[in-house]
Amino acid sequence: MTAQTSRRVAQEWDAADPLAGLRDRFVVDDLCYLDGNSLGRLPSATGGHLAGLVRDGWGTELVRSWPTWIEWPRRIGDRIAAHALGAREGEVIVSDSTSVNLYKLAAAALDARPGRGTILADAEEFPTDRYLLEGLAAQRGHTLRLLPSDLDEGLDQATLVESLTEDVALVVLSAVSYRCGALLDVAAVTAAARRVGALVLWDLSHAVGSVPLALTDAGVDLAVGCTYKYLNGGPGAPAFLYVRRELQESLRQPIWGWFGQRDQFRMGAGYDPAPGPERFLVGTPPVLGMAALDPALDVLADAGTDRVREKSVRLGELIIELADAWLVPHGFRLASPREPGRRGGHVSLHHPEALRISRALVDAGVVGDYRVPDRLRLGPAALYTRYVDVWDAMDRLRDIAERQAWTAVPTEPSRVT
Ligand SMILES: Cc1ncc(COP(=O)(O)O)c(C=O)c1O
Ligand SMILES: Nc1c(O)cccc1C(=O)C[C@H](N)C(=O)O
Repeated sequence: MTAQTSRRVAQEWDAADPLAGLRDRFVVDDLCYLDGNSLGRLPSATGGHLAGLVRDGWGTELVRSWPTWIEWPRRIGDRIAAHALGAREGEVIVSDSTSVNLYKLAAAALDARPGRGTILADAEEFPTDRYLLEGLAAQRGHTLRLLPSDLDEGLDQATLVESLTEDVALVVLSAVSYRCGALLDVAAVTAAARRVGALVLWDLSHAVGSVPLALTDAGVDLAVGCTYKYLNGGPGAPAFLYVRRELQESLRQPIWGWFGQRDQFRMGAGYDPAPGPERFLVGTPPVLGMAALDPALDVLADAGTDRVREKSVRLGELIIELADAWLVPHGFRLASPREPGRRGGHVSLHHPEALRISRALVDAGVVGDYRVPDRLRLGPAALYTRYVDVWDAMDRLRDIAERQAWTAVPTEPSRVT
C-alpha cells in the first residue's frame, strides 16, 4: 500500500502554490468550504465596492448614473469574455438568470432551424435546463430526446455524436455536468453538431471560472452560464449569455423588451432588435448585483484560468487519492470520472447515506453538498481553497466514516440541499 499525502505535504503544496496569495482577497475563516461550485466565496473588495456604488451612484447621482450603468451588461460581459470564456468583444452580455437566458437562446436557435423537429439533451442534465426544454418542445411541437447518461461518468461522447441526425435542430449540454463533474470536449461536440447543421447551446455554469474555455477557437455558437459559482458574483448574481458575433444578426430571442430594442430611448412604435449583443437583453439590469462581478473578476483576471485549472486538477486528485485510501473501505465509491482530463472542478462520491453524511460534515466544519440520489459533491474552488483545506475535509470525512457518525443525524428533508 502506498503512503498517502500527509497534512505536512499538503501544507508544503500551499506554500509553493502560485495562487496562494489570492486567498487573502476573499473573506475566509476556518470553514473548509468545498461548495464553490454552488456559491462562490465573497471577495474582500466586494462590500466596499457595493457600498460606494450605493452611496455615490444611487445615493447621490441617482438617475444621472444611468448613462454609465446602461453600458455595464456589455462592459462586464466583455470582461467575462476576456478573462473566462475566450470570446471576443461584443459576444457576451450579462442579463437575467441562466434559466431565462437558456430559454431565450434555445427559442432563438429553434427559430433559426425551421423544419427540424428534435432537441437533444442529457437525461441527467441540470433540472432547469430539462424543464425549459420540455416546455419549449411542448409549446412548439418539437420532440425532446433525452440521451441516457451515466450518473458517475456523464454522457458518452460517442453516443452523443451518433445521435446527431439531420432532424436535430438544437443540442443543449453542460460542459461540466452538475452532478458528477464530467467534462465534455466543447470543440469536438460543436464541430460534430455543425456537420449535421444543428446548433449547440452550452450551459457553462459549472465550467466558467474553473475550466479554461476558448469559445471563439472552439467555434461555439451559443452559451449561457451562472456567475455566482466560480465567478464569485454573489447569490443571485445575473447570468451571462454568449452568441457568436457572426450569428447575432440572424437570431431573434422571444422576449421582446425595451432593453433589446435598437435606439431604446427613441421609444419607437414597433420592436426592432438592437444590432449587437444587446438584442438579447430584456429589461432593466440589476445594477447592484451586476456590479459585484467587477471585484470578483479582478481576482480571476490576476489568477488566469490556466493556473486555476492546474490547481483545480491537483485539488481534485487529492480528494480522489484520499477517498480511495480512506473512504472506499467504508462503502464510498468515486462517482466522477477518474481521469483529470474528463473532469471539471468538482468531485462526487457515492454513498447510500450521502445526505446524512453531508449534514454530519457541516457539523464538523466542512461544507460540501448533497445531490440526489446519493452523492456527496465536493467543489474546491482554486482561487481560495488550500490543499490543507481539502486534506482536513477528507480527514474529517474519514472520521465520520469510521465512527458511522451519520447514524446520529436526522433524516428529515430540508427545502434546500
Ligand atoms: C448547470 C446549471 N444550469 C443552470 C443553473 C440554474 O441557474 P439559475 O437558477 O441561476 O437560473 C444551475 C444552478 O443552479 C446549474 O448548475
Ligand atoms: N442556485 C442555487 C440556489 O438558488 C439554491 C441552492 C443551490 C443553487 C445552486 O446553484 C445549485 C447548483 N447549480 C448545483 O449544481 O446544484
